[in-house]
Amino acid sequence: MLRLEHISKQFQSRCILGDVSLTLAKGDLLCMTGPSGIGKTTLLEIAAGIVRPDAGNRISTFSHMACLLQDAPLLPWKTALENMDFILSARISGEKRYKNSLFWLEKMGLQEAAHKKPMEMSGGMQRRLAMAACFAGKPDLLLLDEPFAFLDAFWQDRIWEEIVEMNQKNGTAILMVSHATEQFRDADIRIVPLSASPLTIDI
Ligand SMILES: Nc1ncnc2c1ncn2[C@@H]1O[C@H](COP(=O)(O)OP(=O)(O)OP(=O)(O)O)[C@@H](O)[C@H]1O
Repeated sequence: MLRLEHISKQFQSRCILGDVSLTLAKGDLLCMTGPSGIGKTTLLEIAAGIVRPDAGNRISTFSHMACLLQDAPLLPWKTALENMDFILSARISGEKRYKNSLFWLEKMGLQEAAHKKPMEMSGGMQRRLAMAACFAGKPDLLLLDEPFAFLDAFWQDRIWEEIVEMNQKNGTAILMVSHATEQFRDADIRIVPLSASPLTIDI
């Protein structure tokens, strides 16, 4: 369970989050939408624990979180395979990690790019590499900021299938920010439109 309680946040005296609470349980799939600048990314980063709120509490009982931010945090001096290896090193040991990395690189259509560095890859390929690292670690909490950005229609569909499978088969709780709500057809997803500024909402 992830619980944000009465979160507030301001930047340079401008209040972005007024009073926001949010609960995400195992198996939940929730997407926040809303206009640019409303505070979606800020809220996601507070949910991830990487931005500190001015007030309020973050409580998480999940044991392994994976997070895709807008800028994929890849190490530029390492290849795709080495990036996977590095990101997964805290989770999976030795030979298993290597096999798992190759499996997910292939799933994300990156087998030919395994030995390329991020700067030799397109924006969409970098994004798929970051997604591969998220999926491969089998998180119980997955936070995704615009997971379909930089992807063509084929890869948007493939990433969406993986998100749904991870949620339905593994019970991974998923909190995402996306404008691409047409992607969600037939899925059991809760879409939360955010509109009022500063945000005051209990999700
Ligand atoms: N570190 C920061 N310092 C100063 N202002 C910030 C910072 N981070 C975010 N902001 C401001 O907070 C507001 C909300 O930003 P945020 O990125 O959360 O919005 P968003 O809804 O995710 O927008 P978008 O859909 O364009 O990504 C914006 O006005 C932004 O300029």
